Amino acid sequence: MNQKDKKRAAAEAAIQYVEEDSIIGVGTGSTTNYFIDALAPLADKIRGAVSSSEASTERLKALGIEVFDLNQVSSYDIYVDGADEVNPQKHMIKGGGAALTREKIVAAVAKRFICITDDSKPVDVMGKFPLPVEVIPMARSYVAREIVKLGGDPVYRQGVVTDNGNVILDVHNMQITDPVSLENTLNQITGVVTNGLFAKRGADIVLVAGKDGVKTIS
Ligand SMILES: O=C(CO)[C@H](O)[C@H](O)COP(=O)(O)O
Repeated sequence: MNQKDKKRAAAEAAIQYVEEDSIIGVGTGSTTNYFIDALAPLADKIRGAVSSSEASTERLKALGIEVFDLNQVSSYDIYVDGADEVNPQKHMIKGGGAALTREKIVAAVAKRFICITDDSKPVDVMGKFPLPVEVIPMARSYVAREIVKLGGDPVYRQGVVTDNGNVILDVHNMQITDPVSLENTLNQITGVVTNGLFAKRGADIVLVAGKDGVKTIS
């Protein structure tokens, strides 16, 4: 089983949490794309989706799934999304696809976060994957200097503009031993929109696909 097959297996396993007539919070990325594809046969049975990116919105609409503005919806049961790293506490690093802010917002409204991953994503301590931070463009250099003071090594993701019109700094060389504290600290830097640590609000269920099938961590 290659990595693509594992991503597809994790995504398809998340379909068991989709209920008829419900609204689904939908993340962004290649694993989530498999989830959206797996929603196709249910397109007529669900009420619709709330999406975390223009890319996912387009893919959902192509299947005939209605995409609601988040301001029209007060709550929904599940948010399904991938991750770049996930630790044993079900904290995650997200934002490899630059959609972290909308992902965090759409996840915040959901009752349960279902994280779908292949077996390359679980780690004991997060930080090997560079931590994405979404920044207001004019604050980029200031925020980078503040991150250096915290011991990180920020790299500007050249050529990437988020769906919100902002830029991304990828922070290398951080051993994230206290994800909740670092999430808070980074968000306090003026000019930071949000960071890719999902620790204050981690996953509720992690579906990890490996060569022996899909493991559920809850
Ligand atoms: O956070 C994300 C996008 O901003 C993705 O969920 C994360 O990067 C994982 O992506 P993939 O499923 O392609 O491995």
